[in-house]
Amino acid sequence: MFVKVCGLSTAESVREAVEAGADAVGFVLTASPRVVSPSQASSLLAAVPAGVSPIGVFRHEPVADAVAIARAAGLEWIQLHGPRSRQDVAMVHDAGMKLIRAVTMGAAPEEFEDWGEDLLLIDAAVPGSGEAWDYASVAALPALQGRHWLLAGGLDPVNVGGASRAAHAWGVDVSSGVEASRGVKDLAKIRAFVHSAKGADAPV
Ligand SMILES: O=C(O)c1ccccc1N[C@@H]1O[C@H](COP(=O)(O)O)[C@@H](O)[C@H]1O
Repeated sequence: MFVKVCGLSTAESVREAVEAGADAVGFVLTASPRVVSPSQASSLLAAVPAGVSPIGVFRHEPVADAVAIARAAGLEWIQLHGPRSRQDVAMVHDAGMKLIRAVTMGAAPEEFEDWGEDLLLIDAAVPGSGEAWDYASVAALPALQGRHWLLAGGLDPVNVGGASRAAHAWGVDVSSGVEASRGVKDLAKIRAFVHSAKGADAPV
């Protein structure tokens, strides 16, 4: 199970996610209680070892702006929420970056198709809201079969195993569910989440 922990803003929280076994860490570079500046994100990269992917998260920014901000922060991966096009995917790749394309669980069927992104992410209606949804509703979508895609929205250390199994997800992403209060990460919850998610692959 691929695990991304998002909305990290301190070196301690990055280290906790990495030591727990996270595969990716997310830095929010758009309006959010978890926002960090490009220079803060750049500083946090010192706590990210090779083999863990640091990802810059954006919502409504045009692709060119997201690419420029991520580049300024020293990031090679960006995660784009909001309405996007196949041309946007090509622009990210033309810029030499990798892309997580986020769609909401109620998106039109064509948005779940493979547009060439490196990973698809399926999220609740409002990203970063902590809102759970019917994870099983996407399990049988033909466009997802055999794909590498991440489940997000309302996940936490307790529900991540059942949610990922219900959705047949390849990986998971979390922010609110590992916080003590909005925007403030809880180190014990980060560790518990990563361990629960990784354990969700094991036979029961
Ligand atoms: O976390 C945010 O504040 C955020 C803001 C704008 C776009 C994406 C954001 N985070 C993404 O939202 C989900 C996590 O949701 P939840 O809080 O766990 O329910 C995940 O994909 C984050 O990368």
